[in-house]
Amino acid sequence: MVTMYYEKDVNRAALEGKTIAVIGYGSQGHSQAQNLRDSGFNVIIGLRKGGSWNQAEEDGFTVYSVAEATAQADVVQILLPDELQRKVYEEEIEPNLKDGAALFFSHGFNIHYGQIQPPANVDVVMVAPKGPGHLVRRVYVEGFGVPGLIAIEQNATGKAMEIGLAYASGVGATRAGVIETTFREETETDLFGEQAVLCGGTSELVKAGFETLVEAGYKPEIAYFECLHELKLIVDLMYEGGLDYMRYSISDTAEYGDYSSGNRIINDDTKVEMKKILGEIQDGTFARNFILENQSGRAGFTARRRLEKEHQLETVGKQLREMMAWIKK
Ligand SMILES: NC(=O)C1=CN([C@@H]2O[C@H](COP(=O)(O)OP(=O)(O)OC[C@H]3O[C@@H](n4cnc5c(N)ncnc54)[C@H](OP(=O)(O)O)[C@@H]3O)[C@@H](O)[C@H]2O)C=CC1
Ligand SMILES: CC[C@](O)(C(C)=O)C(=O)O
Ligand SMILES: [Mg+2]
Ligand SMILES: [Mg+2]
Repeated sequence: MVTMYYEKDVNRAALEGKTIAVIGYGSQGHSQAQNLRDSGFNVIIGLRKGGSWNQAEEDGFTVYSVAEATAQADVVQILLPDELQRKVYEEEIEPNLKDGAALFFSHGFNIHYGQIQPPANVDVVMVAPKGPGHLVRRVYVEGFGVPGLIAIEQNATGKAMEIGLAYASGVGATRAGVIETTFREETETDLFGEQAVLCGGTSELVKAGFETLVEAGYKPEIAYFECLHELKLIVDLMYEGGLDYMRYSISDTAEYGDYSSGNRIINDDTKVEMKKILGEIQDGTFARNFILENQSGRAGFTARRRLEKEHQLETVGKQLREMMAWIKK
């Protein structure tokens, strides 16, 4: 049985009186920093000048360079884009790490694929919220939490788990449940999930459905509502009660169609491809490609990003969402 941690397992004292430097103030950085502060912990931010530095100050944080923040911190949480972590770590974090400090991550990419090799005198811990940063904040403010994962790679102080659980409580994760894992398991499952199901798989499914309807002459606005907007409402039901509750709420017609057509779309061939994708994550092919793409200036990535933004699904959706004031960014 998996080990799950909740509020009752947390010793807040492990972090009390300590300084947590959150490095980066983007999606995860702003949410984890604000949640930790609202949970009563002492948080400073490490950044470069410009960009989100001003936002962090506007939000009431004291902001330092990455080097200065690291030098002051007992816990250093690296919430920079994965592709930039190695350079910033080597130039600004490692030379300034206090003896016995704890180095935190929210994704295991750089440790698992050997991009960052921390010294032996620090704890190396992962607390990974299983949700997008903006929801990590929103759900916390509502009084709940996004579930999380915890992993200990290095336990130099003997207190890595205690500190990690106090941190997980600070971001709200122990309200929902925190599962103990390893850097390897988190990295490989997270990459697989975002590529095959949550981001890659879902985006392509939505676009293919939208294109099929529009190419057959149906109105793009109806195709948008059918294939993208309503997806959230269906996923909300799955989130609340699994596939069974979703199927309880939809009509019998929809449920019959779910069984008769779903596995014509996602079939054995899809699973063969999923297994290939998982293999490329496990053997390091994906990581190598991602690192090389970044080292060579991201031409392919940038071109694809532009094309995706120009898709009719996106332009129609933008217009429709302007009429739905309750849908906030
Ligand atoms: N996004 C998510 O919801 C999730 C992310 N994660 C993990 O969390 C980590 C952070 O990801 P995410 O929040 O998406 O990252 P973001 O892309 O949102 O982080 C951007 C932040 O990093 C700062 N930054 C970039 N370069 C530098 C630099 N050279 N020096 C100092 N600061 C810099 C940016 O500052 P500036 O404004 O100056 O550019 C900005 O504050 C990753 O490991 C990711 O895998 C894990 C779970 C979910
Ligand atoms: C699903 C994408 C994610 O893994 C996340 C929000 O959990 C990420 O890397 O952003
Ligand atoms: Mg994830
Ligand atoms: Mg991820």
